[in-house]
Amino acid sequence: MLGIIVNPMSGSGKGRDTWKQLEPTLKGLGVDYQVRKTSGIGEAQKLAVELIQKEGVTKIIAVGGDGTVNEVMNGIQQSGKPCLFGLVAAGSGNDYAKGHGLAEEPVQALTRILKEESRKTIDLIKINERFAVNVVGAGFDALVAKKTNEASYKGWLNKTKLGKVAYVLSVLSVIRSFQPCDVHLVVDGQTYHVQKVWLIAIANIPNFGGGMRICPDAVPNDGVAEICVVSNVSRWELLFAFPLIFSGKHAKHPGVRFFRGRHIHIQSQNPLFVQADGEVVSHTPMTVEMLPSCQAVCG
Ligand SMILES: Nc1ncnc2c1ncn2[C@@H]1O[C@H](COP(=O)(O)OP(=O)(O)OP(=O)(O)O)[C@@H](O)[C@H]1O
Repeated sequence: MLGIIVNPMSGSGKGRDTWKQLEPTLKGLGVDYQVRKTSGIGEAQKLAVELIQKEGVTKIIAVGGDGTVNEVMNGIQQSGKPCLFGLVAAGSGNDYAKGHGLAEEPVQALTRILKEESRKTIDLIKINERFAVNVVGAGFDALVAKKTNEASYKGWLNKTKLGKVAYVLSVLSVIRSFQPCDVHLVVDGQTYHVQKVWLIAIANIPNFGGGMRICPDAVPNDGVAEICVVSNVSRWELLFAFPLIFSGKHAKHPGVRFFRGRHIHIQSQNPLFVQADGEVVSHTPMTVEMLPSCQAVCG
């Protein structure tokens, strides 16, 4: 049985509009499915558990953005049963869709999931008894995520299809006020002391923040995270180097270092906000662990 979870408010209403496009296609194809719509935070996770445990669903299609992907994947893991995941992207950033090369056109994305194309088993990032799917970040990026989620401009920029601009506006604002601090980073037992850290991103896919290629070599099914540390750069340097992140060329900047590993611990001079898949979830000190090959996906 196929389950569908729609976040009608993702992408400031794009989820609702996307579902209007998909429903006639599914009916036309005679597909047997159960659909549920979310009404607020945490509900996609609860609905995923219910669909799997009570309705015997073995494949779930999420219609929404990265927050919905995160909740549905957490629900699948919580259910304790195997369930294939597919996404029809309808958010503002859509990093999961970009990172996995999903079709942008909704009916095409749906068709690929129904045919179970590009099926693979991906790793997840465990943080505080929850799972992140894309990227966990501490510092500057977490503050940017917080600011964007709270900003009044996110809604109207999404409506005018300028969702990415909301993130850039938050970056410009946070660059002015963020205070870099010294960090102890432990990767698979090896300790690094890094001074004046702006951010540490732990990635399962290359992109976050709506297409910024922070960890260009991250692979979702290799069992390890790619870790990007930005440190020891001035505000001005960061501002001028910032556009390089959209192509991944920031990787060659002297203030950017990369690590790879499974167990990562971060301790900082001052507490830094921590984001997982674009939502602020905690602050440092924090520990994350890569869980290899634990979620089947397609599309
Ligand atoms: N009916 C609803 N009304 C308001 N908020 C909802 C509703 N259903 C779910 N939500 C919340 O909407 C939030 C945002 O969803 P989601 O991340 O999927 O979209 P987005 O933020 O537009 O996209 P992206 O994360 O890709 O930028 C989630 O935190 C979820 O809990």
